[in-house]
Amino acid sequence: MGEQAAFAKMNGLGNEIIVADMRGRSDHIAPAAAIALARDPATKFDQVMAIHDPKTSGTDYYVEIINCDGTRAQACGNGMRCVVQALAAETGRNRFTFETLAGILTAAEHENGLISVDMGKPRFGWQEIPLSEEFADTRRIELQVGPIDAPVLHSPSVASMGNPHAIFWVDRDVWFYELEKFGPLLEHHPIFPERANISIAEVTANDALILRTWERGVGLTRACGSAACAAAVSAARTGRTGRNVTVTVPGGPLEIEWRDDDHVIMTGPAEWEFSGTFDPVTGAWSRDNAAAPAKRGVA
Ligand SMILES: N[C@H](CCC[C@H](N)C(=O)O)C(=O)O
Repeated sequence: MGEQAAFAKMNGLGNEIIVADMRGRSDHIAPAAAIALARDPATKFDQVMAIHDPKTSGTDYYVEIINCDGTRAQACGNGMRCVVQALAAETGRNRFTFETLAGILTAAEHENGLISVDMGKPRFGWQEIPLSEEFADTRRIELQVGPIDAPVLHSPSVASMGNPHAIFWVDRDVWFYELEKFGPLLEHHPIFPERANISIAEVTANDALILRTWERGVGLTRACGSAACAAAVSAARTGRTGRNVTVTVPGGPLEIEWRDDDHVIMTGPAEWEFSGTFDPVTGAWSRDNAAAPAKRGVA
């Protein structure tokens, strides 16, 4: 049994998030605890965002990201927005600097309640994705789904936001494709030695696209923030859109700006659902009666 830790069940456009307060502790959430929480319908999550004391001077917190299968991830855009909203309500601050496996990132909550996260610079080199074989041009790699002579999907763009993404471009409704069928096959394809998040994107305007994602370590989710970033920068670098794109995921819209300094800024909402305490060793948890924390504006 471990000493109880506070948590908040939240979501970012329907991406199910648990924000866990691990500050002031030397322990970490055990994979078994994460898997137990993921199995409970009430606390079922896509990612746990564990807030730890800072590791690096100049940062406020270290954030550990755990997928519902217990694997660690380098980036989680929707989860970071939930972390910002929770910390802003607790501290009254509206700007934060975090460290994650993907590096240092900054974030801010706006007066209207929306949250912007600087997701850092995208990586496009085949070894940075990573891919298991060399591709000189990662704007489209040789990978396809379905019959050789009539592939259902082919030639994805690949990019990393600290975590690996493959974006398949389609010219029709993204719901036409059986992502639940071939998402797992592609996630585990040998070309992705660290697996990958698999998305289907339909570009609808020079500043808009629609996205569905099968997430690495999770499966289908209603939103994937880092995939929205990866899709927006891939759309821009393949000439499909400009550098400011509204990415509409099943849970709603995210605004993505690929700045001239190469940083990718993602802006969107976060939503608190309930809070409680849990055991980081076993995953046993209990709900408390806390009310929704005051948050700025109306997103
Ligand atoms: N499943 C992802 C991590 C979470 C990504 C997503 N929830 C987001 O909002 O970016 C991975 O293993 O790379």
